[in-house]
Amino acid sequence: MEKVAVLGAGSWGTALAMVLADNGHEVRLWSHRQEHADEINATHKNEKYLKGVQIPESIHASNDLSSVVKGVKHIVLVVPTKAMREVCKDLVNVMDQEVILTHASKGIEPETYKRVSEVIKEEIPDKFYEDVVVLSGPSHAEEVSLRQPTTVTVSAADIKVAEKVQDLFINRNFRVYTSPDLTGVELGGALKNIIALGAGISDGLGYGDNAKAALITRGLAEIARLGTAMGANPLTFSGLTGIGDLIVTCTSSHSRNWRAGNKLGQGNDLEEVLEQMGMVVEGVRTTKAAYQLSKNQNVEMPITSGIYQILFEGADPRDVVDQLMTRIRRHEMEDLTNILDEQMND
Ligand SMILES: NC(=O)C1=CN([C@@H]2O[C@H](COP(=O)(O)OP(=O)(O)OC[C@H]3O[C@@H](n4cnc5c(N)ncnc54)[C@H](O)[C@@H]3O)[C@@H](O)[C@H]2O)C=CC1
Ligand SMILES: O=C(CO)COP(=O)(O)O
Repeated sequence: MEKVAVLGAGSWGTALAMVLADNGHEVRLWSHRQEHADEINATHKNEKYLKGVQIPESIHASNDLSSVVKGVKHIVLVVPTKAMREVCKDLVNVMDQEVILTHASKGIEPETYKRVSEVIKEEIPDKFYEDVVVLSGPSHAEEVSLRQPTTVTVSAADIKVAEKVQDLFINRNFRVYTSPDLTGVELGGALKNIIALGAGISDGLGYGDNAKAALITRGLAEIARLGTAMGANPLTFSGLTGIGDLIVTCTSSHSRNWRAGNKLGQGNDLEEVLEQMGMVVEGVRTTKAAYQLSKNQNVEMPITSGIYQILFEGADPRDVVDQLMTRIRRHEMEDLTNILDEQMND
């Protein structure tokens, strides 16, 4: 059994800590707020982020980063993407041993267009880690914390290290696969949040299942297009971290991205929606990053571009839908067949 530090005591950090505790590991859960750590230790609940869930008493929460990471073999980073750099900077100051660093966050930094593993590697010298691993896939914290069947994928540059993380997390409720495609796994998890915002907007406008299916499949096409241009394997997007996570996020009211989109579709203002949510809505900042990346990479992403216009340029969602529906007519598989042709000719 291992000593594991989970950094980030929101819904996902807490649910992952529970999986690890179920597997018999010694789990320390770090919250950046002292009163939050105290509440978890006193009540064995985390009511704001995981309502009604009983947290195993073996999980110890703390606000002291230094004591949380002391002597651990694994550190699991689960803070919102916008806090990742800052948390890594603090982490470097208290690390004195080599660990395996896993992150389970789903975003892209809008200022740098970096994936989360790239942010971590920039901030933490490599003498402190065996490798950086990502854990991603269709996994609502609410269901994981109820021990309902869930499947995820872990990926790292060194697949042997990914396998160690697979061993750490896997159990009969939480099945963990491995993948060698770090870029594809991270991009799938981050970019699906944009499409989930779109699915929420569509539902908020009163559109039906046909519109949602269109968003999921055409969303997948543009995610695969950008991902492949950035070096991912196109096949990764047909797996758990691609279509799998698109389905779970676009079709569920557990999703904060779907819920935020739904309120936007009903005519609410973005700032108000985010304030009422009180939880992270990664898709908003990732839309900014992906919109710019699509321009830099010269990749067409009409849905992302439409969501960008709604979020940041005040566009009316109905006009954006109209714009998407009246685009120049295309062959459905045009982009992917072009990419595959190019790869075969390389
Ligand atoms: N909730 C879910 O079902 C899943 C979430 N994720 C990803 O996990 C990441 C974390 O999300 P959740 O736990 O769901 O968010 P959450 O909104 O439930 O909780 C966020 C946590 O981060 C803390 N936090 C906020 N700012 C911070 C800072 N500057 N420094 C340190 N901690 C800070 C908050 O206090 C809170 O404990 C996101 O990237 C999300 O996309 C991935 C899979 C599933
Ligand atoms: O990533 C998730 C499920 O796989 C959770 O999505 P939300 O952040 O939209 O709640």
